[in-house]
Amino acid sequence: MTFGNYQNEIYLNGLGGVLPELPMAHAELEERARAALPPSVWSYVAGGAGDERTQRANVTAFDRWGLIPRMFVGAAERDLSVELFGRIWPAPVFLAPIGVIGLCAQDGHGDLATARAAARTGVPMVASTLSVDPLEQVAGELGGTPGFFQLYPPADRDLAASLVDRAEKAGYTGIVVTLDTWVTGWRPRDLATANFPQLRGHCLANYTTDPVFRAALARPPEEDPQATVLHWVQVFGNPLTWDDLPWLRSLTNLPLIVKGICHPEDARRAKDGGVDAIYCSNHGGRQANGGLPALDCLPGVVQAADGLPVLFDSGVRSGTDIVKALALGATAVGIGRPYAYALALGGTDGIVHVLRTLLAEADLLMAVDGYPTLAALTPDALRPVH
Ligand SMILES: Cc1cc2nc3c(=O)[nH]c(=O)nc-3n(C[C@H](O)[C@H](O)[C@H](O)COP(=O)(O)O)c2cc1C
Ligand SMILES: CC(C)CC(=O)C(=O)O
Repeated sequence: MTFGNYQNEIYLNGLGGVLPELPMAHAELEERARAALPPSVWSYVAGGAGDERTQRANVTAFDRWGLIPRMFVGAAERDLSVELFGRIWPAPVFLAPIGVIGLCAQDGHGDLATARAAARTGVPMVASTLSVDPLEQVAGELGGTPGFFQLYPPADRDLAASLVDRAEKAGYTGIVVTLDTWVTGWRPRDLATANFPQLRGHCLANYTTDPVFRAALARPPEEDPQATVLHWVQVFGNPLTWDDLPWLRSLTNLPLIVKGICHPEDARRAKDGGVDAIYCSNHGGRQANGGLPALDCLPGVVQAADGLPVLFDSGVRSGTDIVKALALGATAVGIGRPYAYALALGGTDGIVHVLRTLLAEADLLMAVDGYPTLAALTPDALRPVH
């Protein structure tokens, strides 16, 4: 699928891949998803840490930047494609990892539905460790689209190595290690409803299919699901230190990307430790409240990354948000909650719809504002809004 160079004919012919029954704007998408999803699933997906100030600030941070239009640019041809990790991506966006996304899919198979949307659009997917569908099946739906396996590094190092090995064999093109969730943060909505889908074993397919995980159990997971969940709780989190980075690096020759980096010094050290990209994110405000909006961390991380690609997510809700994050130095921008909501409303087609609308908006903004290429989108395109 291509995402650029929309001209006035979309007003005559419409935009392919868009579902007339789904909203174009995020606010309405969110509202419709809230009404459609069971309340406990809604709380889990839409909720965040504490009173969710950081989560809200992630979104409003974009309002503090304004793009300045440039004229006489002749921006009739735009190019949104980007080369990353040796592959051409059709646009500088990707589907961020969403654990237990199966809860948002009518048939429960949200991981497969997301992979199919990635296959249809060419937009890369980062597949969560915490999936309903095993990572091999998810990879099998990706077609030629790049897939990344997101690793929650477990306390059991052999299990970590086994998961990465499986991801390599399944054809994933990179490993994203999430550092900010070795323990789940203070999430009042989930605590109030005692709603921890992971504790009900909803998303342990990658563990229950893993030979190392299975070998550590007295009885197979199919025979003793409760003991399986208890063992998972023991091994899930690993509070890594910088001393562990060489070990992580040694797990794979694939591109290694570290997710959850917000401090420039951490970006610098990760670069020195041999990672291939930095992923600036505050986990959509789900882990820590009271923090800076992720967008405010982006410029410092980009500067410290000193030429290394920087992936970004947290708070992206529109095409203009994508353009602003790119102008602030992101190499590619992750879409999170919007595609989970779209999945709830329209399955794979819903996710394609959301990607089409976000990228059409980004493309037309680049057209009318006179920034026809990603290279043209520099911090100089933006000014703070007073
Ligand atoms: C329901 C849900 C589950 C998530 N699960 C994971 C996960 O398994 N691994 C991970 O690295 N990030 C996970 N994230 C964080 C996303 O990858 C991303 O950082 C976040 O959604 C960005 O914020 P936004 O959705 O508000 O834009 C999850 C986010 C949500 C909403
Ligand atoms: C089950 C959770 C730990 C998955 C996650 O990363 C999240 O909910 O943000």
